[in-house]
Amino acid sequence: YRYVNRKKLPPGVQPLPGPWGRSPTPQRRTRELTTTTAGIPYIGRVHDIPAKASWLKFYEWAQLHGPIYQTTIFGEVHVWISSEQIAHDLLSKRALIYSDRPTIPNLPDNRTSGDYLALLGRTDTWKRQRRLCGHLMHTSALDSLHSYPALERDRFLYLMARSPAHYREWIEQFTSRTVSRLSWGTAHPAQVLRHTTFGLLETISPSGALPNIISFLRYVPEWASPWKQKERRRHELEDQVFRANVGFVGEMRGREAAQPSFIGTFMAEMGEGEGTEEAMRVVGLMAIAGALTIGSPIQSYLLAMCHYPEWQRKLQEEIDTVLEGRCPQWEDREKLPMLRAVMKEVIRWRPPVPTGIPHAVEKDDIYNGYFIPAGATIHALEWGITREEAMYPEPEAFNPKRWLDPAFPTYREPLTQYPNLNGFSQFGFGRRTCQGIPIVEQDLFLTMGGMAWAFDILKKRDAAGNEVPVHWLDYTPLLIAKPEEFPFDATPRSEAKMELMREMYESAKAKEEEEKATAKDFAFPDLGLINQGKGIEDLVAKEGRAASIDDSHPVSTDVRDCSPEPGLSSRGDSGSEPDEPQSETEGEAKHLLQVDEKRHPRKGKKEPIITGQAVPGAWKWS
Ligand code: HEM
Repeated sequence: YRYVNRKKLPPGVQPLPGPWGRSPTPQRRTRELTTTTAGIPYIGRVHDIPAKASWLKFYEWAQLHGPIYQTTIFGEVHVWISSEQIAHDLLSKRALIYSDRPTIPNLPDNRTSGDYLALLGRTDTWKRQRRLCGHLMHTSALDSLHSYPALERDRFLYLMARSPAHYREWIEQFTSRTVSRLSWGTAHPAQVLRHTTFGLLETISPSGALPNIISFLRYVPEWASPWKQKERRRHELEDQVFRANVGFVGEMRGREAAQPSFIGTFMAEMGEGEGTEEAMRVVGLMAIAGALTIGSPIQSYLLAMCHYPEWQRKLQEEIDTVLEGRCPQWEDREKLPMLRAVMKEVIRWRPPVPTGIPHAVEKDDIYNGYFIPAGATIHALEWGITREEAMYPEPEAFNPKRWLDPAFPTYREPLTQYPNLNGFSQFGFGRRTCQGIPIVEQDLFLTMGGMAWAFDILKKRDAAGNEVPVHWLDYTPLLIAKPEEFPFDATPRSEAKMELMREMYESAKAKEEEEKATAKDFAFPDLGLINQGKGIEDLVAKEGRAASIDDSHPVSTDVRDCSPEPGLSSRGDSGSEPDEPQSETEGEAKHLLQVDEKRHPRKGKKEPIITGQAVPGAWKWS
């Protein structure tokens, strides 16, 4: 087979090297034979890929076969790139043919359905949605994201101070509440967003659902496919939530209490015409992206501070000296280069998307004499890219200095502006680069800066005074990787700071109470009830307990679990009091949703149709 294929290639062109493919030198061939097991025809080397930290294996192969190599898995060609230069050469410079997305076997209409911008193929729908996403992001970024990240950060710090052991819960609350506010002007839907979003992550991740590895399982009919059934139920719930949120924003339009949001900006410019259906999907995807990703670097920051206390001290020194005791605000960013360097280094040290989000190549291509076949899936292996010695000396060390000291190749001036996250390889390449960088930048600046201002993050000590060990590299296996739970202490740096945190929290809480009162006036559907509805059951996949989001009773260890814990609320962020008895039934929840459906008679229409009119100063539909 390989002989016949080789014959088809133009003279001088070779197939890419790779495990069980062509090894370029006899030495490498020998090394490969002694260090790895044999591949199986058609199936390839799938048995070599570990369920956890698969990126380490792909990186190991990169060291063996070079910065670009290919693997064949169940007959499909995957190309792995571990060099930023090569990723730019292909994904950016040849973007015309490298900007498609592969089909996800467990979500086979991902390229066409228009539901998830980031997973769409290179279609007109994708181009239109990407333009809209860019426009909404730009408008809000000019407004400093309406101060939502600062408001939520103030709430987050106090919760962390009171109960650092629940840090994962507080971080996920921070990211999902911030992006809920940005998307729909309210934190109300944050909890349900977390449920549906983490379900989607499982649906699309290679290690999340079997059909993503054994691709022919996608042809199993729904009645026999637990993966398809689960995804259908998750999608239905997500659909209901998005419609309810847009309905709420629609009702609030023009009222004094209406809060700014992405979807509100859309409606202000375009009205509530046909385009609203598609805008709902675009904004929904932005909310999904925000809820999924940003928690990863915030958790990795805590891990880094446990292992590198000297950098915590330096960061605290910068903040204390420059701000004279104040907690960092977004307006301080030019004055705090070390904080920006720590943010960037956390992302480099522990990439949130270590295997990258794959592109697909649409035509046969030749790169440096190597053949890349049309239809191949192209992975910019972010883990490998952040470990290039020439760019990042001693890549395994957490060293923010590489962004601040002219002796390092990554240094850039002026330090009032650099380092920043724009153009960073960890946000992708070419026409598909991440559109959420302004949100990431502000969320990370405020949370990491706030934590350095507020706490000493330290390893715990046992009764004998010995440090309790903290892992270095035990990360979750899905597409977006987060550190597995680890113990640490977050000690407030002074009584005065603790008191300030309490005041900041009270003021954020007071604002929220006002919002809740307004929302009640407009009969906002209680999305918290959906947590108990049928559709969510299958999202309760793994370990964990009740998902109360109540500030005063942190109980959740896993957002996918939504079964109410006796005596505790599971109504999510919907404004319930912690000890309020749960009397609502599933039927009542459905009733509330039906009310919402009446408000949105177009429910159920699958293919969005855009006929919006261009507005002066706004973006234009094509
Ligand atoms: C730490 C946080 C984040 C990281 C590391 C990250 C990383 C990425 C990566 C690697 C891609 C794929 C790029 C490519 O295919 O070359 C991507 C795409 C995308 N991201 Fe992010 N992202 C983050 C947060 C966000 C947020 C908060 C939003 C909210 C709007 C967002 C919106 C998007 C969108 C819309 C795309 C798809 C672009 C397209 O396919 O055309 N991301 N992101």
